[in-house]
Amino acid sequence: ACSSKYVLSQMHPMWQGPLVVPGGDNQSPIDIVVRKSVFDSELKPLVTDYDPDTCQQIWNNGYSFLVEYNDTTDKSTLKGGPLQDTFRLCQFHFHWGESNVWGSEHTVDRRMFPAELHLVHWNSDKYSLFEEAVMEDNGLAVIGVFLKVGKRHEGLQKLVDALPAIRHEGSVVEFTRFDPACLLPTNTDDYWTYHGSLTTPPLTESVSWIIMKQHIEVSHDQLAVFRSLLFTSAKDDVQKSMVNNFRVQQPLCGRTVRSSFI
Ligand SMILES: CC#CCNS(=O)(=O)c1cc(S(N)(=O)=O)ccc1C(=O)O
Ligand SMILES: [Zn+2]
Repeated sequence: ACSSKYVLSQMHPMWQGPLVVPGGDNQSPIDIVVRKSVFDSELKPLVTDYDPDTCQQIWNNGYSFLVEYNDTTDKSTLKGGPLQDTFRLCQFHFHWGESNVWGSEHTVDRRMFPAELHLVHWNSDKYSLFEEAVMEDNGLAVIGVFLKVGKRHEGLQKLVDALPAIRHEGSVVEFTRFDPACLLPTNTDDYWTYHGSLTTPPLTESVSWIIMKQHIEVSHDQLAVFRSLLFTSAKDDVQKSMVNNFRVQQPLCGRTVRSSFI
């Protein structure tokens, strides 16, 4: 085996970034230790109300692919759950591995999933722009959904079919009339919630995380198309496949993970 100094980092440069933000004790992602989570009967069911007409584009930002929504009005919103305010959907994206063994950012009793969906929302009762909310306490709410390999996900296929057009970093294509509710599990009443951060720069501790207990299933072939994306742009002479775009897990630092179910 070659010595460590010759092992090229397979990680994308982004992941050589700060592993733990200096002074950050509310960082994400974390391992959810089920037996240490605390049932909170005050937690309400999630209320999502997404308008597919607000779906605008899909693009490769060099670390994941994002489906972006028009968030200039309260047409696609998240309420309820642990939240006191109305949050607007601005985008969703995924994290995945090079194999089906790992890829999710959060884990449940150390169990890794091959991928994880994040639906990013910002508090439109308190702030007027996403960029403001990102920097503030209680500014963002992100729903996390674990993906497992199994049967083909019909709703996901429209998105999978758009990926070859955005293989390289920086590519964008129009993407309309996609209802992200089709990516939620049938049961959205059971979730864990905790206060954490973005898992990419600026890593701000502005996120109410809502992690679904029930996963969704996608086929092996659908997930393989995620891995056909590239971190690199068309002009780069070395192409790097977009895999393992998850952040290392962060210390809980005494935080409590609450559950909406017993
Ligand atoms: C300023 C700023 C910012 C962060 N943007 S994001 O919240 O959409 C986001 C959030 C997350 S995550 N994994 O924290 O939900 C990942 C990636 C992104 C992104 O821009 O690409
Ligand atoms: Zn994410």
